Amino acid sequence: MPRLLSIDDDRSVHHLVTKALEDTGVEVVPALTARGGVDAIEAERPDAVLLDVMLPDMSGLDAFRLIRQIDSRLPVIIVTAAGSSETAIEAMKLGAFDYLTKPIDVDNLERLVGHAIESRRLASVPVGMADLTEPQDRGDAFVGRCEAMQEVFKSVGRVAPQSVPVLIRGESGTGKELVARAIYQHGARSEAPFLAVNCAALSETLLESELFGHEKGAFTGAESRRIGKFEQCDGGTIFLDEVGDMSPAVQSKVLRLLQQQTFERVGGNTTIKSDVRIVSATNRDLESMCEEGEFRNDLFYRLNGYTITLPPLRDRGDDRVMLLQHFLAQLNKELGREVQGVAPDAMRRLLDYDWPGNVREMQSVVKQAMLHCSGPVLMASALPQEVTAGPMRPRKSAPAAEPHGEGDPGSSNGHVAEGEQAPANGSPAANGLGEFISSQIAAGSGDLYAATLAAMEKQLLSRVLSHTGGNQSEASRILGITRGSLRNKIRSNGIVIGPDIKIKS
Ligand SMILES: Nc1ncnc2c1ncn2[C@@H]1O[C@H](COP(=O)(O)OP(=O)(O)OP(=O)(O)O)[C@@H](O)[C@H]1O
Repeated sequence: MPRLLSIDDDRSVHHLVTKALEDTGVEVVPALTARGGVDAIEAERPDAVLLDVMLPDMSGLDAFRLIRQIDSRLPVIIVTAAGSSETAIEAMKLGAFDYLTKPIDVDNLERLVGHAIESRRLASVPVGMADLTEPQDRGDAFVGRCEAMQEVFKSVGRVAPQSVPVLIRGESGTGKELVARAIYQHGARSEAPFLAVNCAALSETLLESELFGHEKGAFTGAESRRIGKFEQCDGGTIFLDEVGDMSPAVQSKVLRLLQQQTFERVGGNTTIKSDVRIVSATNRDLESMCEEGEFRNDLFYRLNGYTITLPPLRDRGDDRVMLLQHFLAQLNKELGREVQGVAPDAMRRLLDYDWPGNVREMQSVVKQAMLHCSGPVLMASALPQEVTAGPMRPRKSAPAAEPHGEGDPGSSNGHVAEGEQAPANGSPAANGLGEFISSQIAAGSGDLYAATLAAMEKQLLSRVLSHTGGNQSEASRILGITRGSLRNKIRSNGIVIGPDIKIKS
């Protein structure tokens, strides 16, 4: 269970933080003094720290410096009284993770603590590049024995110690984030911070401010100065995910940072220097984007100091069997199950399937199937419809899980004709939510909350995208989420838009 150390001399704050996080699975460890907090870091090994700047025995900045000496990668969220953000800003410049003002807004607290713990995981959970079939006791196994994956591992080893920018390419769900973490962990900057930013998840203004920070009043809502990730991460590594989704303005600023290591905060004119290694990833065709004028050529060459390309899962031969075994073992542990293997018929279907959502989709398919099967062998009847839907579907070279542009009818990839096999697993789309829940309970689900939310999300996205004829702008408007976030959800749910804009989920 992730642990948050809360350092504050006010007991009511510990109470509030504990209450606010009680449903998130985060354990809160309280400390009433800076000294007590520093001792608790050694003893409790927390994943993140909430640090009040007004402590009885030490100034907030001194406490922060001490924490940095013990563990320079521990994410520290600074808590200040409203209107006294100067210390927080100083701490941010020194590398604090973020800051909150009192009275603490619990939604903000939950969001920031979640980000901090995820950031800790990205930077600290070791990525073991191996051909293991057993889940690792510690860290995330990066499974791969085929030639293309061995090349990937060699490339990581070769490029990690150098400080050059690396561009990681590959379809959605192929393991680009794992590669980024492995590069960081094996690199010369592994003691400095690693921060990840998903460029598709934020609007243009928010992304610019997230990366470069802003001055007070720079735009509506900019109530105080904010330190951006590039300033915070001086000396460290930044992972720019979905880098093809940056606006032209952000592209120019990132280019200048790469060329001169300098930038200005949004709305500011002080030039700031920062030495950051950039590792970026994309599943988009940046060359075509450059030709179309959507992505700067000069930035493309700068980011692309070294390229690592992950093969799609369908091209990984026997690695697919190894990954299936890996996920079975991992999920047996997670779900407390003892599924021993896969029935031949199910294996044939799993190997015939073309995995548009790649490894992430396989992980999710194995999980769904395990929730639907009760015996020790995974049967074909437990597999989701997309896997059992029949012969291999036509492939395309572009990322298969990526729907076509707005209003574009899309390719035939993934389309399932009317009258094809009914869902084998009682998906909510086919049977209604009530039946889905009942069937999951009957199947002995130990993960019903997550499974139901995931299933509902799939159905929601499918319905709305069907309604808009595949138009993502319109769909994101109806859903009230950003286009980048919708695109991510489409990918992570393995949704493919068929020729007549039917959505198969
Ligand atoms: N070779 C592998 N061995 C074990 N697990 C893997 C492997 N590749 C990917 N995974 C797992 O699959 C999931 C997706 O991987 P990851 O997030 O790195 O993909 P991605 O290419 O960054 O996806 P996206 O483009 O959607 O951001 C993660 O849970 C990751 O741990």
